[in-house]
Parts: sequence; C-alpha cells; structure tokens
Amino acid sequence: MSVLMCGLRPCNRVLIRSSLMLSGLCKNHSSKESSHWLSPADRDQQVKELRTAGWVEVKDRDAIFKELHFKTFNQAFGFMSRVALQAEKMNHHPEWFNVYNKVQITLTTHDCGGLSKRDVKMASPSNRLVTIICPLRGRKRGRLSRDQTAVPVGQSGADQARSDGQKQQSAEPVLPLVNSLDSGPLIRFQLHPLILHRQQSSLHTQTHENQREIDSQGKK
Ligand SMILES: C[C@H](O)[C@H](O)[C@H]1CNC2=NC(N)=NC(=O)C2=N1
Repeated sequence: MSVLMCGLRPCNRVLIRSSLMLSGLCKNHSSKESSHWLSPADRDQQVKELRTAGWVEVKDRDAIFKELHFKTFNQAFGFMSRVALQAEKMNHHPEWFNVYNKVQITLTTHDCGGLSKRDVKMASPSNRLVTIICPLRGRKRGRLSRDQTAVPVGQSGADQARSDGQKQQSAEPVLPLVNSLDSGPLIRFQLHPLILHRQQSSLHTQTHENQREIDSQGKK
C-alpha cells in the first residue's frame, strides 16, 4: 500500500486508497474505521489548519509530524505519559521518538492507510490533553496545576522572556498536542499551593535530618 502511495499528492493517495478498498486489495475495514476517513476536501482543509499550528506533512507518507521541545526530560516524559493515556483511551497511538527534552510525534492511521479524523482529533489545538481535577481556590476547577513549561522550538531567550511576561497574566493551564516548530504558545503551569507546601515541608525535614547526620558524624 505505502509503495503505491509514496510520492503522490495527498488527494491522489486518498483516491488510490479508496479504489484499493473497493477492489478489496486492502484489509477489510469495518464501517467504523472507514467512518474515520477524511474526504480529499476535508483532508486539505484540516491539514491547512494543522499547518498553522506547526504540523508538517511527512514526505512519501500520508501522515503529519510535529516536534516539541521541553525544558527538561521529566517534562517531556510527563507529556508523553499523558498522551499515552489519551492514546489508549482513543485507541489511537502516535509514532513517536524522544531524546532528552525533545519529543517527535508522527500521526497516521494504519487501519485507514493514512491520515484520518482520529489523527486530526489528536493533533487539533483544541485537544485538551490533561486536566487534573483538583480543588484550586479561586480558579476554574479541573485545571491542571503543575510547574510545566513547553518552550516553542526556535524561540530566542529575549522572545521567550517577552512571551514569559505576556504569558504570566494569561497562562492557560492547558497543554495541547501541538507546539514547537513555529512560535507556538508558551505554556506555564503553577504548582498548587497545597503541593508546594508539602514539598517545602518535606524538604525542610530532610535538611534537618541531614544536619543532624553531619553533627553526629562530627562528634565521632
Ligand atoms: C486493532 C486496533 O484498533 C488498531 O490496531 C488501532 C490501534 N491504534 C492505532 N493507532 C494508530 N495511530 N493507527 C491505527 O491505525 C491504530 N489502530
């Protein structure tokens, strides 16, 4: 299938795919899978919108690609954990690669032989990946509270400082599945005061214990 499709314009691929389906050359697709198909017009429209969010079409594959850069490996992996949970829920799994703070994501639908509505849904800027229900005083319930920042690729330090300032007031605690290649939104989450307090008190206790250890070593 992919041999037939490589190097063809997306709409031709869709036509090829549909005719292969009709000819029975593709594996049987339930009506459910075929319901995920995108018409050539829909596909063009959706891909155009995703392009503005920084997704790019993969050469010689009917798929879309995005690269995300995070400040730390933990943040990158935390993002991947959340996407993994959603992928299981949607039964739609990304092809991805992670090295340290970078995550590269490719979306396509093997069952449909190319891009489908599921890929668009997963890549859509409106995709609310993670909302942790926690009783945040004075803020909308169900918002994520975590010190998490995804920094768009290619944003200079000065730009970042500027957007940091701009974003301070309107940081929306949502981590969409799109970001990075362009000057995407800088997203920052604040720790919930309760979590912050817990972290500080446990740090306090630890420091005391370390000091006691040092003192007792000193007396020997
Ligand atoms: C049998 C099961 O529904 C299929 O293998 C699902 C699982 N997850 C999937 N994920 C992706 N990205 N594409 C698929 O075609 C797909 N198919």
